[in-house]
Amino acid sequence: MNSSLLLGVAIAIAIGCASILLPYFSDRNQGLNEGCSLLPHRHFWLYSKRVLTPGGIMPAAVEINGGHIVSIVHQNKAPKQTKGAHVIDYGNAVIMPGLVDVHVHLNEPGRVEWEGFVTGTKAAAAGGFTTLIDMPLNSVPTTTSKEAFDMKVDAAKGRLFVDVGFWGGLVPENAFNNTAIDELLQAGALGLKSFMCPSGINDFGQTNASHIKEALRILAKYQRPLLVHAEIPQPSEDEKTKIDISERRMYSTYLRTRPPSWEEEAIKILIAVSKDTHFDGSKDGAHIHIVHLSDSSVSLDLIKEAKESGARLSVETCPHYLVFSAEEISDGDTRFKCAPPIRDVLNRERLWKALKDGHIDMLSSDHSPSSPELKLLEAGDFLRAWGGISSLQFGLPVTWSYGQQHGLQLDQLSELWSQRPAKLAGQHKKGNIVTGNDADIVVWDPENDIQIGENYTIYHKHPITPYTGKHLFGSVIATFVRGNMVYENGSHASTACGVPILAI
Ligand SMILES: NC(=O)NC(NC(N)=O)C(=O)[O-]
Ligand SMILES: [Zn+2]
Ligand SMILES: [Zn+2]
Repeated sequence: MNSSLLLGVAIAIAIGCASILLPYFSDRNQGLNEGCSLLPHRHFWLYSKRVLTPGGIMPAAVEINGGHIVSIVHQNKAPKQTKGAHVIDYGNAVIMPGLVDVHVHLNEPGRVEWEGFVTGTKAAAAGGFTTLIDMPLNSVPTTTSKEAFDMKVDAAKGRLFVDVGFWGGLVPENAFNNTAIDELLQAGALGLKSFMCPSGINDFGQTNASHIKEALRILAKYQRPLLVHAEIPQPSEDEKTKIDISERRMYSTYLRTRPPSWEEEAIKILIAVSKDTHFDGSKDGAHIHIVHLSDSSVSLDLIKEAKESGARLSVETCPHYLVFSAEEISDGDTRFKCAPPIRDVLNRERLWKALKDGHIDMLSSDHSPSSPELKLLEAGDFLRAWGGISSLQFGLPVTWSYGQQHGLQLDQLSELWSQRPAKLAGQHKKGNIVTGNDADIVVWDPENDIQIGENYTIYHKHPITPYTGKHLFGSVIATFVRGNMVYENGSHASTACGVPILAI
């Protein structure tokens, strides 16, 4: 046989083999985007003895096809593996809706040396988060116009390991420009965010009641929320005197310069503004969401009262206010600096009670890292260090470990981390394990203990965090985003297939 004949025979055999194998592979991988998932299937079952559904925790098999949950079957044994259906039996691990974090500073474009879409969303996936909503500040430009919004969405494409939506920014420059706000919301911002005190970022100025009222008029029309950093600086003695470095290193100094009255004052104004937001006869009015509540005294009472009298308000708090207390923060340890500040033990315990009693609606990380230099760790200067705590990856084990000590149940935890945040962000196909929803799921072992330290891989850009050394319960086994296994036991999918979430 000459060589060209040999080649012809070889090609014919290869084509024959391919035509036999192709139907098998194409059926098995239908709709599968190579690299998006660590699992080579789009149709599969997840089984465990503890699946958290709206009906409670039960042994069940969750069927996933094409990125959606297509059935949930309550059964005591894992389904049989067949040729057509791949089954993963997770035994006694918990299968729960993926966590939704409505308050994350990913800082891209412009400040990727602080964090970025790739590192932030890898940390999220490793922590069981399937959706993040990014804050409009710390990126350059800040997300306060349609152009800046489009730039952010472009920068995110192909760099997300989980799905990410975006809040737009409300600042004095756009507050009275209805067209600009309209454009920002039409571009896909899920709502707006503003500060009532200096934000630490020059081109993200603070808003007052008039700016906020004006924005609420437009937000009511779109039925999207306004998120507010609720602190208003109050006159203090400190302004008149120069505080020297030895005092600036003391946590008590920082605490004194940012008392609960800052939160109280802002919350009073927000409640007053929220009283009449039924503009042009709109039925539902506007929704104000107070971010990172720290003060569990008067501020919380004001919120409770306003909600009871029908105000459309919601409020979040963050793990650091629930775990740490002012008493344990060493002087100079600026890893703990955030605004509003972490207050005393009594304040912390009241926050837990409010969380359990349903007066605080949800949890968020307020993951706001910076480059290590800006934390001024050597000088330990609390007044000049960057305010923001890095924590995104630890939210689940932290709130579960400390929540258990406070009698928080798994279903409550899921409401606080998944159902309510998804609703705030208008994501009705996320936050619940129900038929028809996106298959956004975390599989984790609540009994397994971990220690944030050397043997624990942190995926945030910088490992600096006050959680170092914490001994916690709860390890993430696998995270699925729209049916893609994006994380499993220390490995991420090779391709970033999370999508930017745009409001429609
Ligand atoms: N520019 C920020 O990221 N600020 C953040 N900083 C905190 N919380 O200390 C915030 O959300 O206010
Ligand atoms: Zn804030
Ligand atoms: Zn923040």
